[in-house]
Amino acid sequence: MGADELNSPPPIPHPKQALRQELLAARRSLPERTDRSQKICNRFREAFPLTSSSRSLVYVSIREEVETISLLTNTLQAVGEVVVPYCLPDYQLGLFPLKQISELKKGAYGILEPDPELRAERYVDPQSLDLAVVPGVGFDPLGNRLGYGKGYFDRLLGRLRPECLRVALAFECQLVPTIQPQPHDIPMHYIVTEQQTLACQPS
Ligand SMILES: Nc1nc2c(c(=O)[nH]1)N(C=O)[C@@H](CNc1ccc(C(=O)N[C@@H](CCC(=O)O)C(=O)O)cc1)CN2
Ligand SMILES: Nc1ncnc2c1ncn2[C@@H]1O[C@H](COP(=O)(O)OP(=O)(O)OP(=O)(O)O)[C@@H](O)[C@H]1O
Repeated sequence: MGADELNSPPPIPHPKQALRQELLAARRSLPERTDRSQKICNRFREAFPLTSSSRSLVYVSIREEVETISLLTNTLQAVGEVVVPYCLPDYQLGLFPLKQISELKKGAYGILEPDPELRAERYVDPQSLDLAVVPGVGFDPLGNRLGYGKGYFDRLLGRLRPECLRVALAFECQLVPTIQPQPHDIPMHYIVTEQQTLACQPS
């Protein structure tokens, strides 16, 4: 061991960062994520039937997140449009009305995002959304959410109408007793897992 290591102990990670790593590891080692994702998407569709008069945002899943491809294709078939997010500078999210899955291309962080060439001609006002389906690394029963730590979704949630339903899709292993909310955090109304649909807000 060198003198530096003796004199300076390793930095203590921020509690949120430690929880994030723990939850990401739990999700990574979860078996049968595709089957579980299908269950979650089916449960979501039973609880929140789509109508052509409402506008929904659905995240496009990456890596070990609850997979949303079936939800995206089902919504496109039923309604003809589903709004998807894309990363902008300054950790903001742009919104795009997707009409076909083929309009997605690999973008920021390796996530499938709308083809940059199509973005300018189709704008979605966040205030026009009735439902937002969001991802996360962890959640508590009050609907507090822990993400990847860049604040993209926090910023978007703050721009939605308060009546827009905020629904998270998560594996059961992503639920923890408490996530300390920060002033900018906007809680989920519902969390759908492979076992339950949790109503989070006190009514
Ligand atoms: N599907 C999806 N789309 C999304 C988000 C998300 O969480 N999920 N975002 C929500 O904000 C935004 C993108 N934010 C991201 C922020 C950081 C990393 C990132 O640094 N990932 C780490 C690895 C994390 C892991 O182990 O899975 C990396 O790439 O090294 C990825 C996406 C917008 N779109
Ligand atoms: N509405 C907002 N306006 C300005 N800054 C914000 C807002 N929301 C979050 N931030 C900032 O973004 C950073 C990341 O926030 P936080 O740790 O809550 O992200 P997260 O919810 O884990 O991640 P994400 O939303 O990307 O999935 C923080 O520095 C926070 O101050």
